[in-house]
Amino acid sequence: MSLGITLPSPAKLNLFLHIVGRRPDGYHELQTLFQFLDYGDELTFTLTPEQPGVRLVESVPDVPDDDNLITRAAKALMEHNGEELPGVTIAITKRLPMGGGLGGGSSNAATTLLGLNYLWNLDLSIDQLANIGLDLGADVPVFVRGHAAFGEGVGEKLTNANPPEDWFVVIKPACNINTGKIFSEQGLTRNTPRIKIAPAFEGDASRYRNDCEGVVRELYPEVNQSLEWLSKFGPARLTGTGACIFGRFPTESAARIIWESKPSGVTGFVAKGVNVSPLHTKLTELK
Ligand SMILES: C[C@](O)(CO)[C@H](O)COP(=O)(O)OP(=O)(O)OC[C@H]1O[C@@H](n2ccc(N)nc2=O)[C@H](O)[C@@H]1O
Ligand SMILES: Nc1ncnc2c1ncn2[C@@H]1O[C@H](COP(=O)(O)OP(=O)(O)OP(=O)(O)O)[C@@H](O)[C@H]1O
Repeated sequence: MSLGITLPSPAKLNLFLHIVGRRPDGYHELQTLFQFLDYGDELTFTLTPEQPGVRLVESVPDVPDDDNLITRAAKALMEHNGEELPGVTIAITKRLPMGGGLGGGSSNAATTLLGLNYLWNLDLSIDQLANIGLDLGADVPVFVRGHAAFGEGVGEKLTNANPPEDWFVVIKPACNINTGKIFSEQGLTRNTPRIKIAPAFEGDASRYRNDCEGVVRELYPEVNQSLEWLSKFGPARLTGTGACIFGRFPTESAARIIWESKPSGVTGFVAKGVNVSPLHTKLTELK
């Protein structure tokens, strides 16, 4: 039995995000296109058969360990299993900004579900893991399934998609945005007509928009400024409820040229869009 494993926990982009309605429980119904980036956090799981329970090597700033989505995912798996499982220590290399709209916490939860399913030999199906994941957050199922997808409902009804695997300049404006705050804004567009897209969407997502962008630009001048700068070079969009924004380029060199020309003080990264999650690519190599 393997005692340790290091796995990627990639970012996602919402290539577009439409809000098409509201459920009776107040949650917003979305239509969105998810794609992964070949950039993200990394988690290392080490089984500790002599020491039961789940431990994090280091805490994530401002997140109590018991609230951390990594701990919650590991405990959800233990509960689902019912029987005692070996203890585990989990180390996190955090690269994704929190509250960035890149889904870092949700991705960490999905990597934990798949990583521990593998290490603990639980043999749970992807459907079972996606169901456990949905209780942890609306973005967890797409990370569990590991394929770029058109998402509906709150993002849990997923249809595989194949948008072009472009290069992205991702900028993190100097503000953190709380998802709940944006969804509770009065001025938010909530009635975008539903679109029908071809199965396995392969087209250009930039003809669609992110409905959160208007209120986020108004509330956060830093995001507005970054969008103004990046959109000089092509379509630029917000991901999720922000704060990160992205611009799409056909090649790495085109993306890097723009990245190098960024105004001083701007932070972010360049990464490739990928339709198969790096987590799944790594797990396939291990099998
Ligand atoms: C914006 C996205 O990242 C797009 O992929 C996701 O929809 C975010 O979904 P999530 O991770 O479940 O978001 P959370 O941070 O847990 O949501 C915080 C709060 O935002 C509101 N919320 C969230 C998602 C949604 N579809 N409708 C909502 O109204 C709810 O009040 C929720 O309590
Ligand atoms: N392992 C974790 N990594 C990051 N955030 C976590 C983690 N566990 C819990 N959280 C909490 O989840 C919140 C959202 O974090 P996350 O990085 O997923 O934001 P996000 O990129 O804006 O996500 P989304 O795209 O879903 O809105 C954080 O502010 C933090 O309080």
